Amino acid sequence: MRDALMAALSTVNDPELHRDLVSLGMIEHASVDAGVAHVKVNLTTPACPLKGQIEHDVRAAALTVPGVQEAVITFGAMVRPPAQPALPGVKHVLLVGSGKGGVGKSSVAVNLAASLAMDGARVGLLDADVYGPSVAHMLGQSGAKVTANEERKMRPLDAHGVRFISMANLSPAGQALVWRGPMLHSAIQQFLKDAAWGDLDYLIVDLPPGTGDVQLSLTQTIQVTGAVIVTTPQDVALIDATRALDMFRKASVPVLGVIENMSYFVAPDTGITYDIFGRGGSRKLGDHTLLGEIPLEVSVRQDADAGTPAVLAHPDSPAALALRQAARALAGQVSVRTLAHLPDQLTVV
Ligand SMILES: Nc1ncnc2c1ncn2[C@@H]1O[C@H](COP(=O)(O)OP(=O)(O)OP(=O)(O)O)[C@@H](O)[C@H]1O
Repeated sequence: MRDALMAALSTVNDPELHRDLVSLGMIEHASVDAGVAHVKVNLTTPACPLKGQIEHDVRAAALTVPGVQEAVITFGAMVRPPAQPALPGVKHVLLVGSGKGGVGKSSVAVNLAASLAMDGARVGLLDADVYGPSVAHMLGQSGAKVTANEERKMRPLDAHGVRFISMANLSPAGQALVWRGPMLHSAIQQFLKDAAWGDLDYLIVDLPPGTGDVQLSLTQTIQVTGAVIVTTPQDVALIDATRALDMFRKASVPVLGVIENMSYFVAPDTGITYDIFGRGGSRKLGDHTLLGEIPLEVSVRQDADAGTPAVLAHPDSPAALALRQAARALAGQVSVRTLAHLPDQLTVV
């Protein structure tokens, strides 16, 4: 009967990868016991955006097998590394960039990291916004100092399930950085290669705004899986976002999607929606996956200032829900990129 179950499961496609779960090697266990099918699906990311649909489709397929009256579906997850992992132990490096400053890039990066960690992924966050490092503050750790381990590697700090390093935890508070290109290049190299990141599924890098030395340095130093562009929907931000997109294209960094931040505002007293910056404007950037539209919400700013990402502090707020959805959509895009060039048949149980 197990063969019949596997045959039924081989008709179920992963909705994003457009390949069946059996040939993708995603069926970790399949058995039938006293009319009950037990199926364990090994997802390509714990933050799978389509888990609900996969569960529905697997159950429906299992119930078509003669003699199966019930189906118990369980899930595991393992983020598949690319052919060439970015750093030892680090599967995917994801850059978060913006053209213009102040569009909420750091807020989005922090919430993406916290969100992926909440879903069970191992996540690091590198604050490469060396001129205006805000990650440590947004994670409630501006006073913490990075120390070295016994191998003289930087030991990342830990907050809300995210391992992170920020320049703010290395330089005395309130001091401006006056580094030039080569020094920045070597600082970024050190953050990446001389830090004990450990095993990570995703290392998210909060880039400085714009298209300068740090961005170039990063794309030249390591093999990154892709980049996310954060923008607000108004034209002045979009003009700069176009430049950032062009920079990634020239550096051969795939753009995994766009996040439209401050997309709209819902007045808490009246419930009326205001498209302050012109919701949907990011579609003008062309044919890129829109990972999310994040509303402008007071709690996002308050939570950042209080040191707890909104996805944790106000998980049911519309902005937090949109950020969690965006993080899952991003994880989905990473899986699609990684598994796009699969051999015909992977390991099957
Ligand atoms: N969706 C949102 N709702 C309300 N406030 C937000 C939202 N997104 C960001 N903010 C606030 O806007 C300000 C700028 O955000 P943030 O520092 O994340 O932007 P940035 O693009 O990283 O800026 P910089 O270019 O300086 O690095 C912060 O005060 C932040 O709390």
